[in-house]
Amino acid sequence: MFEVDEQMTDITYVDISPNEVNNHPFCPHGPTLLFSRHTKKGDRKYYACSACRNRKLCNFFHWADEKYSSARKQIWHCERKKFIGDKSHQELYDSLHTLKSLISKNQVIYCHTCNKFLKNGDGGEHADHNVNVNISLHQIMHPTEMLKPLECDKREAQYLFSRASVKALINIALHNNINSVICIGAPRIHEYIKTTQVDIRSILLDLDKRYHMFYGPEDFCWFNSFNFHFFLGHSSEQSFMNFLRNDKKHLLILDPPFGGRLEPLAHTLKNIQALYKKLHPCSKNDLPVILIYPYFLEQHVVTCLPTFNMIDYKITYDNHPLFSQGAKARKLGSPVRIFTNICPEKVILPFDEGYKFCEICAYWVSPENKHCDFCNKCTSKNGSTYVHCKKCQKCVKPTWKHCGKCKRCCLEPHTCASIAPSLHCYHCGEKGHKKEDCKLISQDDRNILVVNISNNSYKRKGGKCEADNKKRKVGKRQLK
Ligand SMILES: C[S@@+](CC[C@H](N)C(=O)[O-])C[C@H]1O[C@@H](n2cnc3c(N)ncnc32)[C@H](O)[C@@H]1O
Ligand SMILES: [Zn+2]
Ligand SMILES: [Zn+2]
Ligand SMILES: [Zn+2]
Ligand SMILES: [Zn+2]
Ligand SMILES: [Zn+2]
Ligand SMILES: [Zn+2]
Repeated sequence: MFEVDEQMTDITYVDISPNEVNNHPFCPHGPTLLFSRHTKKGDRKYYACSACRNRKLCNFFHWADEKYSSARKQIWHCERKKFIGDKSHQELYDSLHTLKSLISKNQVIYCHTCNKFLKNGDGGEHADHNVNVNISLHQIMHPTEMLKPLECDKREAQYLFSRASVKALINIALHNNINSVICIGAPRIHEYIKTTQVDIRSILLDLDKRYHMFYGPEDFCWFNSFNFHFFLGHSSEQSFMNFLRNDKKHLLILDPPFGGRLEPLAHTLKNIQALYKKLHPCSKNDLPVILIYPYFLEQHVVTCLPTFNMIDYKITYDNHPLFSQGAKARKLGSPVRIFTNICPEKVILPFDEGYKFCEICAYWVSPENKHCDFCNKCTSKNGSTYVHCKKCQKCVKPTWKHCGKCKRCCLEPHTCASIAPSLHCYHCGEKGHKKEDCKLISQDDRNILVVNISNNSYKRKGGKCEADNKKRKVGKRQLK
């Protein structure tokens, strides 16, 4: 069992080659990831779950320098079997579709407590459960409207795109003649494609196993994007391969929980790119990918995915007050952006929302983004109009002022500090501060993000999680 060590100072993810992960011990969520714990006594590596960022949700833990006994292996093998269950994808799909004729007679119930469809009259043992009666055809066609979103930031972090963002993403796809979309952690995009006349095929890959009931084996794979793991094994992986093999113009859309590490997701994207190249040896280009991520992690994204550019579009969500447009919303609009390997010129943004094409930069930008003649580009990143500092020779946020003593622009109010050259920022790449103090992350966004010590990861503030409510030995650290 993992014991929290008071000496613990920091934990980092240990990057390994994409295929090596399959040699790691398995938890119910597939191969575990390797982390390193830095203590005053030195570094020590361990394996932990890739999908759950809280040990209350999956408590797999194993020191890498200790023997992984066959007894432990057997215990986790049994845990995994229990987690996967004994029903096939087809059986789960049929559990809803055999009831279809009863839907028009208003005789179908859904139990959210048991995640099960039932016939009227079979609800006895679910009397105290959270149930919906009179399930309609519209509801079963729109599972993201019917199911309760799993908002646990330490696992699914299910935040659903607003209608405007779904449309913006679909329009980008259509403009690029895409007719086949791989939705990883993007159930709303999948649902939109499946329920509208749009001429696009779609497959959903997601950690949420409830989708087995709504989509058949050709349309949904129960999948962990942090370790490229198909829970139902070979047959499920083959469905995905068959989808990718098709001679269509594919696009991959990925909206992961920001609480997870980006490096393993980048490995998953590399695995898929390799499969794509193998299945389409004549294709000169990479598989087009859209990754949804916050603007202030841009440096980190382009380090992990060097062919990606950040696009100005502000992604909004229905069930996340900070990332939407309501009263509680961030003043400068959502900090969540599109990152893509599609040529920025071809990523058209909705002009009815004020987005415009900058003729000089030759890409679409947001309404407040003004072209800077000194930098010769549209420089705004965070949703405000940047101003040019001639001394720094770059554009900065309007809340920053140039400090003659520090010889750089700093967020006001500012106290001059001697720069510690040994410190290095993981986000902006500059010396003198750590990522926790990076000024590229505004106060607003620092309030949104909380560093989770357990996996040295980030989370969206506001997500409910059973494990969050319980008293934790490891405290949360607010970004200063
Ligand atoms: C931030 S939400 C994105 C939903 C998207 N905005 C939409 O409306 O379609 C994250 C999604 O990724 C899924 N997810 C979370 N962890 C995952 C994992 N390890 N592997 C695959 N999917 C995961 C969640 O179930 C959820 O659907
Ligand atoms: Zn796990
Ligand atoms: Zn029930
Ligand atoms: Zn410009
Ligand atoms: Zn400038
Ligand atoms: Zn300056
Ligand atoms: Zn100063």
